[in-house]
Amino acid sequence: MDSSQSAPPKLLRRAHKFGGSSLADAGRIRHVAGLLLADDASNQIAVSSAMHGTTNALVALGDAATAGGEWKDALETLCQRHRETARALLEQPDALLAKIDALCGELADLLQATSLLRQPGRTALERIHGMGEVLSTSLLHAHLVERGGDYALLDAREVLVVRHTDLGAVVDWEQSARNLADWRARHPQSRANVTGFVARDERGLPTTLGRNGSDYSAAIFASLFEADELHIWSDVDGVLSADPRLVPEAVPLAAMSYREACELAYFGAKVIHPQTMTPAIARGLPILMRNTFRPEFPGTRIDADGDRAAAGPVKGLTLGGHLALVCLEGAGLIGVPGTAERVFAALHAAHISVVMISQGSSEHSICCVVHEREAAAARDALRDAFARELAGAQVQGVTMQAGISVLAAVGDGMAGTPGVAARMFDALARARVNIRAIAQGASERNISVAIDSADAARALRAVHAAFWLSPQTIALAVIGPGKVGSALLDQLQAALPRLRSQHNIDLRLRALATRNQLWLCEHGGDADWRARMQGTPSEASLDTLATHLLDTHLPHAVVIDCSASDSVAQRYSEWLAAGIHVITPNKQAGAGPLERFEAIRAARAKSGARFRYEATVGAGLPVISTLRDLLDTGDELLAIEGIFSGTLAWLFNKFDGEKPFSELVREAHALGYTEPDPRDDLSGTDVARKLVILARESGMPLSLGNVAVESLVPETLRGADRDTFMAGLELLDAPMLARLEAARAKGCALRYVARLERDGKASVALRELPADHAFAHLRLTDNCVSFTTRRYCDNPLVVQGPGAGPEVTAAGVFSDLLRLAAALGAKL
Ligand SMILES: NC(=O)C1=CN([C@@H]2O[C@H](COP(=O)(O)OP(=O)(O)OC[C@H]3O[C@@H](n4cnc5c(N)ncnc54)[C@H](O)[C@@H]3O)[C@@H](O)[C@H]2O)C=CC1
Ligand SMILES: N[C@@H](CC=O)C(=O)O
Repeated sequence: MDSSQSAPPKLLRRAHKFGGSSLADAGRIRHVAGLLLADDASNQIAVSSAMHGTTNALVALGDAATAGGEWKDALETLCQRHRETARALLEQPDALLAKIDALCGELADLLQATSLLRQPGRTALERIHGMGEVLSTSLLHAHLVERGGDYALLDAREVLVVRHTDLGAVVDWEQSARNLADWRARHPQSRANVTGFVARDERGLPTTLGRNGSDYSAAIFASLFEADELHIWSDVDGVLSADPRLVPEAVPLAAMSYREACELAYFGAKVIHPQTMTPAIARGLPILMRNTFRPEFPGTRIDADGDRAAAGPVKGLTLGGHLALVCLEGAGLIGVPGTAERVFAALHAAHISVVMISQGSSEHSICCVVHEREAAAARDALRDAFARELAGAQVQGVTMQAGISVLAAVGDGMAGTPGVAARMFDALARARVNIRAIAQGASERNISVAIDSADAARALRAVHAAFWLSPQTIALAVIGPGKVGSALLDQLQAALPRLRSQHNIDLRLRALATRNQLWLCEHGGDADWRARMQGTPSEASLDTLATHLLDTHLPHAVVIDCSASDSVAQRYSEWLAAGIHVITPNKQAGAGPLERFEAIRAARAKSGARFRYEATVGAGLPVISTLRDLLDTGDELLAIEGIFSGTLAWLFNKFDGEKPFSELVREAHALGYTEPDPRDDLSGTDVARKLVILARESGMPLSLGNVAVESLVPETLRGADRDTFMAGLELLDAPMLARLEAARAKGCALRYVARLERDGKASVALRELPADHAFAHLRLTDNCVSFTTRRYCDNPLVVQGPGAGPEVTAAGVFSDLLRLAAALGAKL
């Protein structure tokens, strides 16, 4: 050949297989025909499943006839559907209608015979079950021919010969190839429509390939026709990283190896059936999983190489339910050869398929996961097989537990990669999922864990997120959308897109509670919380809120309490015990009754849920975290002193005698610096609470009653309600002015100061400080917290900055949330 001539383009032989959803009605069949006619392959075969729902209908017809029940109406409905499709599809439908009538007549005869005999043979039932493919393929073929396509119609029962074995239908390749050669001699067309699912057995009788048989047919015929590619068309974008009904963020996978596809297929996450792949694997035939309704999407390519450029070690996750754990336990099993053989022989004899096996090196127990429907039989089989050992107490017992699911992580990249199991187990632990049994094959391509089914969806999502297959998803409930709460919700709303795109964190606002109302949201993806509050609320109940948060399959749940409510704080330990994380600027828990605070700590320690409250002291300032760092690194606290109230700081920074003190208090309230009840600020209670929180953080069992507090509230207003107090604020003006003038006379400034000694002595009071004192030079709402410690002894460590206001406080709460997300595994 002249080397200057370029090689002719390689001619492609392509096999296609269309599932029932792709052939559900005339419109879809027309669309499929369009795809086939547009295909540039030199040779083409198209294998068809039955129209959507038809096989189930045929199985039901067979069952009804076998039981002597009514089947004629259902048969008529089925036949009518195919006739109507033919009329809608073809301009000249008569020939096809005659064929449909003949096939329906054959079906009626088979069903009539079945209902008379009541004990139909396998052949009769399989002829009934396989009729859907014969009908659908005839429809597609007739339509293609009418549109000018040069297609032959191949009834697989003429060519494909199989033998049924325990492992499924086995192809007689030689006989089938000979039959195909004969058929091709009679059908010279380069394109063919092939019926899926059906075949004939070695006696020449019609049979089927079993469930998922159409995919298998497609791989067999692709092999017989020596195709270069097999395209399997369905209604999804190829193979996804997990079941999208449970993980909506599941991603389509570009490529995977045959082995990965087999591992992922086990629990049927809409992946190809493993059996389908055997003819393809034998020939190295690439399989492309594609979406009929998005033909422009490349789908997933399955071949020997897989995805060499895969980003992570785990390709996808599968989850299987309705399983049970059956365990044989006994000291007498240790070191005894043949125990495993006896276990599996007993299960085999009882026809029980074992899903997963787990045995620790102690050999003290062997556990198997089996299908729930077979669990009791499995337990009894083991009890029988080990009856002697049970009687002699060498075996302590055979236990069975239903309600088990198996979650598996799959990927070629897992082999030889350290840390994959650690990441999976860590994600499960953080999502509070207990692992009942573990199995990993020596191929290292699959790590499977048996877990309680109640945890299954949460576990799947947590592990999906841990391998960066989806964002770290956190369900939120916000209580008290007041000044701080609203600012927080706005900040969240603004940050959501960035958190998602840059840090893979997906925050879902699933509940929003005011004092009287509660809004629950199913999905919680959008954060337009003000719009949500226009919707219909539920009755406010903190029980409903927690149940709703836990109902979700999202792996992590957080309550953010932005109220100042004591009754909300009373619920923290219960939420923490249930695994719900709690974040709050509310001081009622940190400074409330000591027993309650201890109960919160105990619940947190037991469940592993986090309790974060940085904003309770210094709003957005890192006061508590600084103290924790000092103590955690081994420093010793000698004293804490400072200005802890943004409101009082602002008031005394501003108060120069020009404006009445009461007017300044009203301004501070309007600016959002004060507590919801400003008496808490002016009475010194708010500052005392903060001191108690810091004391407890330092390990001192302090309560509010232990703090010496100077209240600025006049005697006459102390018993008044909030409104009366606000209305009578002018009563503060004269005494405050007198205090100011007295201080000034001594060249001092007035500041409200908190002090905690190492021996637990605690006081909060209005003090006259020399004009050059650092606390006399603060600005606006500045807090200034000075830690004197063994290391910071001569010169204390000082944290200073704005200590009140909705924006900065909300930012403090938000930081707690992000730290929590990082602790849960998000990359920040
Ligand atoms: N404002 C600030 O600068 C700072 C405030 N904080 C704390 O933040 C929290 C909120 O303060 P603000 O937003 O200023 O007060 P706010 O009064 O504006 O908001 C509190 C909200 O909680 C609601 N609420 C009260 N009881 C409730 C209940 N049982 N269930 C549901 N909702 C309830 C109220 O109706 C209100 O909407 C308080 O605990 C406060 O001590 C902490 C640091 C600084
Ligand atoms: N009212 C408080 C708010 C922060 O805790 C203050 O003024 O500091």
